[in-house]
Order: sequence, then C-alpha cells, then structure tokens
Amino acid sequence: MAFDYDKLQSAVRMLLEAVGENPDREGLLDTPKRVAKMYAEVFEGLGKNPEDELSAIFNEMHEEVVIVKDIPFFSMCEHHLVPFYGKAHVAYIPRNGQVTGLSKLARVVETVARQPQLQERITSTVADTLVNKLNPHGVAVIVEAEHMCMTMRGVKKPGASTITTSVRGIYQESAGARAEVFSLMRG
Ligand SMILES: Nc1nc2c(ncn2[C@@H]2O[C@H](COP(=O)(O)OP(=O)(O)OP(=O)(O)O)[C@@H](O)[C@H]2O)c(=O)[nH]1
Ligand SMILES: [Zn+2]
Repeated sequence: MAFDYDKLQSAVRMLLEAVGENPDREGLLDTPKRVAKMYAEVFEGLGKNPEDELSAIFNEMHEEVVIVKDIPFFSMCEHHLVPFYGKAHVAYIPRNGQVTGLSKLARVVETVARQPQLQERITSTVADTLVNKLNPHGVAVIVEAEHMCMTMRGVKKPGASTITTSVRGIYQESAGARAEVFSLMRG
C-alpha cells in the first residue's frame, strides 16, 4: 500500500490549526512529518493479506493442539483513532501435516492489528486466516484488550478490559474441546 505522506502531513497541519495550535511554532515544525511516519507504521497492515504471513508450512504430522499465547499487539480503534492494545492467544489443531511456523501466528496478529480496527474483527479475521490457509481441524482465538477510547476520554474507565473469542471447526462443535482449549489458552 502506498501511503500519501504529503496528504498526511497537510492533514496533521490542518488538525493542529483546527484545534487552535500554531503549526509554525518551533516545537510543532516537524510534527506533521513525524505523525505521517507514525501512521504509516501503525497502519502498515493495510492492503496486506494476512494469509501471506503463513508462508512457512511444514509437513509435520501433529494433529493435536498448538497454542501461542500472550502475543502482544497494538491496534487503533476505527471509531476514535486512538490505540487499543493487549494480548492475543491463538490455538489450532493442524490437519494433514499442515503445521505453520509459530512466529507466523504472531505475524498474522500483527498484520491484522495494524489497521483501523475493531477488536471483534481482529479476533475473527485471525481465526478465518488460519482456516483459509491451513484447513485445520479447529481454531480458537482469544483477544484481551484495553481501549484508550474508554480510558482517556468518553466513559473514562481505566482498567476495564474487553475479551473477545472466535472459534472454528471442532471448537465450534464441541463444548468440551472448547472448554479445554480455553483453559489452556488463559491458564
Ligand atoms: N464493539 C466495539 N466497539 C468499540 C471498539 N472500540 C471502540 N468501540 C466503541 O465504539 C463506540 C462508538 O460509540 P459512539 O456513540 O458512536 O461514539 P462516542 O460518542 O465517542 O461514544 P463514547 O465512547 O461512549 O463516548 C463506543 O461505545 C466505543 O466504546 C471495538 O473494538 N469494538
Ligand atoms: Zn474507540
């Protein structure tokens, strides 16, 4: 995705003017440039297909659960463009030896989080990415996050955390399997 740095910089300049700041005062002179760079970084997942992150697939006959938990992530709430951040836990049961690299699960989370987002959509997109690419027996994703739009503004409830889950395959069908994986993921 090609970011329009010039447009971003003039938008930031306009924003500063609109709140009554003087964008030409010394401390703010480089701010439009810095903020443009920052947006390019925090939105670098835009235009990427998270399935491309699951490039390493090993033919390993392990048809039991694999869990990577406590994957830290930072995202930007699409309603207020302020951060929400926390941890994602990703579990899947490979099928037919379709085992991916552990770091690739964290890369999927990273790509999906680095765009204007909702926590629910991060959770379901990570689950669907694994389903589409690996065709596993089951997938479970838990995301726990704190939303700055609920802490520094608005309802102002610091410490409130939001938990979302997405399950696919066997974890959708079997309450027992789901309870087991959730306890491993959150334990
Ligand atoms: N479901 C969901 N809601 C979110 C997420 N991030 C922020 N929100 C909510 O989006 C809602 C937007 O509500 P609005 O009433 O349109 O906006 P607002 O007046 O700024 O709302 P307040 O935050 O209550 O002040 C708020 O309730 C936010 O808490 C998210 O990831 N998922
Ligand atoms: Zn918000």
